Amino acid sequence: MSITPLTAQPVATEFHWLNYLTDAAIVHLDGEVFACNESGRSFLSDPQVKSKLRTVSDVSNQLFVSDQGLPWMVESKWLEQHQSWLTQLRPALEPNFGQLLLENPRPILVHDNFKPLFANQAYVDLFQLSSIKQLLKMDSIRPLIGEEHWPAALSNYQQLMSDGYLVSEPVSVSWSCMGNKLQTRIHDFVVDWFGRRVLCTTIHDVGRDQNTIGRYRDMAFTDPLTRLGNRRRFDEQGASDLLHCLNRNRVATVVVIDIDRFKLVNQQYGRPVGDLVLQFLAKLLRGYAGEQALVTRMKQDEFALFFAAESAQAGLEWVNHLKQRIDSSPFMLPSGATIDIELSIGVSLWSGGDDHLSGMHERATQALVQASELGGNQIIAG
Ligand SMILES: Nc1nc2c(ncn2[C@@H]2O[C@H](COP(=O)(O)OP(=O)(O)OP(=O)(O)O)[C@@H](O)[C@H]2O)c(=O)[nH]1
Repeated sequence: MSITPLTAQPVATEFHWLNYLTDAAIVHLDGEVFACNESGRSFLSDPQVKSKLRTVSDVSNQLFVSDQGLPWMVESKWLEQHQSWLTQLRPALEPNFGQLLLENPRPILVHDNFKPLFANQAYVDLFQLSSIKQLLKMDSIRPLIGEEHWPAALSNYQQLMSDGYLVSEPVSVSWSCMGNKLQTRIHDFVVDWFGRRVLCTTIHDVGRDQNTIGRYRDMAFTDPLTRLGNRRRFDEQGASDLLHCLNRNRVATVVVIDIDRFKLVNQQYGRPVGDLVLQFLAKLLRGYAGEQALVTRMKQDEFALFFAAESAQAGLEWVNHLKQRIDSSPFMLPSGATIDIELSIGVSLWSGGDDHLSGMHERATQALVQASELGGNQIIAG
């Protein structure tokens, strides 16, 4: 393959890299072509390509139909160092391209004055239509847009069509359609669709992305076995709860709990039963704490709670009652036999000054170790 210099200017020799591009490639400015690769050369006899090159004034991505009737994707980018445009053409009907559009995860619609001409499955799914065929039968997508958004959509359409091929404007809209609310970002651009100037709309379903992020965030902060928050939740939410608590002049209290001889439960009854015991205790803790305390599983058989007490004494009483509740709630095996859950508990109260959550957690853990070393089944306040 060789480069075809189209002017006598030496600049053409700088474009040897065009040979490495698999698409047809043309370098040009204001309709003047500097160079192209072998496959790009065949396009230059097509008057449509020439007129298209003259309209390039921004990064573009459009479809056009050549004089042989074949659709092509056109992409242009500004080459800073050469002060010229590089336009690449890729056959839109190359194997799998149509499939690619159809299966693109982002909803795509092509419409002529709101009469749908093409849509992919993602578009149909977004609007909960039964099929692409059903959509293409519609005279107008106006019902999908919704009456409150119709004036904006119409004026956007008119502006795009009058501003030419290369206008592309992201619009953030909240759609209400088929009874469900959609938070979407819309990207409209004009395309040449089999000889017609029409609009192509791609939709970014922002709401779905936010849901996904929310789901991952929940997973990152949740212990999968007990569904309690994990250590990350304790550190993050505990720190903000602590601030809130201090602002209200309450006594910040951290409680660290460890099941005594939990290893034996696993050994004696098997690990699945150990799991059930952890879930059982998690449920008891959550049930007792209600909205009053943050309850988390920190690791293994260790749990941590944070809450705001009216006073130091009230805080300690709250922990005492919690232990009594658990002492009187043995875990019951399917056989009817029971396992008594004994707990070692360490408590720390905010000590004033520059005390902080990790310091409180550290002191509560030391108190817990002490409780455990003294034989367990007791509360020590550090
Ligand atoms: N079933 C179950 N066991 C776990 C899980 N995570 C950790 N463990 C077990 O929990 C035990 C925790 O160890 P320790 O706290 O040292 O055991 P312990 O018998 O409670 O010791 P003391 O606290 O000193 O009474 C280990 O045997 C771990 O294998 C879990 O998700 N499920």
